[in-house]
Amino acid sequence: MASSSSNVRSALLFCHPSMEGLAEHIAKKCCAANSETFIPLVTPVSPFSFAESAAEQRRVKKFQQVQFVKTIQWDKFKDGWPNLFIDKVRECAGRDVIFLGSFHSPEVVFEQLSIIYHMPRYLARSFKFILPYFPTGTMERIDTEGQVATAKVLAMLLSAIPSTARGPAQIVMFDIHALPERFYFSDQVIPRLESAIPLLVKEIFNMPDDVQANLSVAYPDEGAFKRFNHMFEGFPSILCTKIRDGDQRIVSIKEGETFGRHVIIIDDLIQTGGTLINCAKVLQKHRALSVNAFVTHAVFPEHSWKRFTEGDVKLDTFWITDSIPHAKHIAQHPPFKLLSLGDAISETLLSYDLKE
Ligand SMILES: O=P(O)(O)OC[C@H]1O[C@H](OP(=O)(O)OP(=O)(O)O)[C@H](O)[C@@H]1O
Repeated sequence: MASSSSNVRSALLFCHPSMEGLAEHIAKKCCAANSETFIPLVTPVSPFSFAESAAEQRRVKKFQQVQFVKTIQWDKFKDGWPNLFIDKVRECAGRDVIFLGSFHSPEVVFEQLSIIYHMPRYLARSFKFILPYFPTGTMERIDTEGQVATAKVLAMLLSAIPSTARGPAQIVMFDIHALPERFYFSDQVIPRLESAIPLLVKEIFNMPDDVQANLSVAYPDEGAFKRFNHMFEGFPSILCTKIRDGDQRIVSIKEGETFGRHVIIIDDLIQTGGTLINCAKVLQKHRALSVNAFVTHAVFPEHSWKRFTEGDVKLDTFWITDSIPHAKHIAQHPPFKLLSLGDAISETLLSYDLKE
């Protein structure tokens, strides 16, 4: 017989200061679910599997609380190197410990590695590192001898997270650029690859029937098609090809109907915006009824998001997630709309707990 939540020790959720808003969201969501509640048993991967899993939801009793704690002091020495202190670190002993991080710039990586290498050593029962955006993801392959696959280097650094009493640390990442990157990690850790696509699917289900009936999903290149096409089975697809020529991205339609269709372009991430802008332009030229976009990771270096608010191309809606902290600010400007990963992460945490 399970004990009541009052005598179960909660999981501790720490975070990098840049992720505090998201951490609060996750803790609230997990606590709200911490009673008899419905949660999907399977992370949905397509509109249809989502519908199925929603139908298959069953009543489960939750015993796990997630407590958001802000006890890390993130100071710096005068030379710029981190001066870190985890207050009451002994409370990690015997607890499930979660750290929500963000590697949105190289300057914040070392301080977070220092924390996540330490936490398991303080006798955490289990350790999960939630890293929504795996930043070096597009530098994962070598075309020419001499290129450095920095995705591999970052995976090696993360693979050094120590194990806990319950086994290897888990690293939770969303929409990694290429699935083979999971094999860049050593067996010392368990990479868990999640997707933000179910958040978009929920949006689609809330659209008017006439829009849903005329909806097509466009992929700006073969990479996006391979990664996401199976998640949108049942929707007509438009496959584009992309040629990179220096700073130029030349996008053309390879197959699929555009005339009179409401189109959502899907990609894992956006940097300069060149891929998406050229894809949107070609769809508009081929008389799509409306053109929208979704990317999980709104990287947008050098304020390149302004290309979508100041006229390079006009999209109806551009959904982004908060995998990168500045997305919350960007989403205040139409056509951007934020789909927070908070719900997806809390569901992920709760379903892990069910399986443990
Ligand atoms: O906003 P941009 O500057 O255009 O960059 C974003 C694009 O870069 C990445 O793909 P990549 O070109 O590496 O191709 P791949 O998906 O085939 O690996 C990513 O998947 C986007 O499509």
